[in-house]
Amino acid sequence: MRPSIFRSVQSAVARNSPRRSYSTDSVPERKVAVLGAAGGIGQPLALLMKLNPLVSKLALYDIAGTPGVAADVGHINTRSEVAGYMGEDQLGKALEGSDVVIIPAGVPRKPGMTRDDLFNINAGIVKSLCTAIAKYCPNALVNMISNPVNSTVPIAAEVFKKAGTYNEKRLFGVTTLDVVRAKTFYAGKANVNVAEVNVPVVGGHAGITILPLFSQATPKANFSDEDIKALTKRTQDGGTEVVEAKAGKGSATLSMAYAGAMFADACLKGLNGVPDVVECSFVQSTVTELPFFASKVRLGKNGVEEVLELGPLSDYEKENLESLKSELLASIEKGIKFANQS
Ligand SMILES: NC(=O)c1ccc[n+]([C@@H]2O[C@H](COP(=O)([O-])OP(=O)(O)OC[C@H]3O[C@@H](n4cnc5c(N)ncnc54)[C@H](O)[C@@H]3O)[C@@H](O)[C@H]2O)c1
Ligand SMILES: O=C(O)C[C@H](O)C(=O)O
Repeated sequence: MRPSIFRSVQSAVARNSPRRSYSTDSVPERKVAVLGAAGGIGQPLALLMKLNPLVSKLALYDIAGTPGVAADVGHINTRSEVAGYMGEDQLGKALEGSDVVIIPAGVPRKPGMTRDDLFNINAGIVKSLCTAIAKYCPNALVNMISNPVNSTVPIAAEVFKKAGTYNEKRLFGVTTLDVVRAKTFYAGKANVNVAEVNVPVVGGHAGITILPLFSQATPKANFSDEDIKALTKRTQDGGTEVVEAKAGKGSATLSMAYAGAMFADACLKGLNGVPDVVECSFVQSTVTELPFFASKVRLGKNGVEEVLELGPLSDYEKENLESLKSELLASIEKGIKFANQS
């Protein structure tokens, strides 16, 4: 869980002086598609993926606005070729040949809403996008950002099962922003260098289902129980903190683009055979009795190589783990039911 995107960005900038050609000799060709690329997350995510030297083709798809985003991002002198795709009839072309598909398509929260309040609109969007993924790039790693992640990932799984393309190693709910927040809040409180901080965050991606494991955080800090409770609550409410601060203008976009770019970078590194790439993600799991659960995952050439166990938990974390299960299971079941009914 290192901030490798910084190194990727730095090396992309360093490598792309005007005198260099665009080819990157020893790095495999990789196509990344962003669905929802003209949105609040999509645009900065497109920028960050354009800066990633592991990407050779970047497909930017949305129902509107992608020609402008693609023209803009496409002028940046980094490795990848950029193409914009707009409207459903161009979705297949956007997806064909993709190694990684990142999905930030859908509506964001306004103050007073829960992520589950987005279900009615976003479930249908995710379902139709995943139907196209099953048809045009069934082997791609799918990075699901659209909320409610606790339900949209199970929806995607059911769509892929119906299409006969499901492989649990290739479907990821992106929970990296919870890790990013936990690291930032922990480092601030402990007054340590944030670049050296690691905090696993497990469970799901909504309210109490977000369970940061501060007992496993490194470097170690001497926090009181009250401090740990406050850090846990702030991590769980991080999304709401941004929604309220944006006062009706959406939810986290810039920090999410950063987190999404970090996670996609980890997927690409895994595909390229880089060893020991470990990130937290919401995946099909047997770590608990729930069918999907976020925990540390080792990424590799097939996507998920190993779902890691939770490790030792404090009593407080054990209690929180038990409390989150019913809400998380209900969200998972809601997604499964939707996918199979509609
Ligand atoms: N996983 C996380 O940690 C996390 C963090 C932040 C936001 N989110 C979620 O990400 C989603 C997007 O947030 P945002 O702020 O970018 O919203 P936004 O409204 O700014 O952008 C969403 C984009 O999706 C596009 N879109 C809608 N229907 C589409 C379809 N059928 N195909 C392709 N594109 C489509 C829209 O045109 C728009 O450009 C929301 O559901 C939000 O809750 C998740
Ligand atoms: O909070 C939201 O609605 C967006 C996202 O899930 C977040 O954690 O920022």
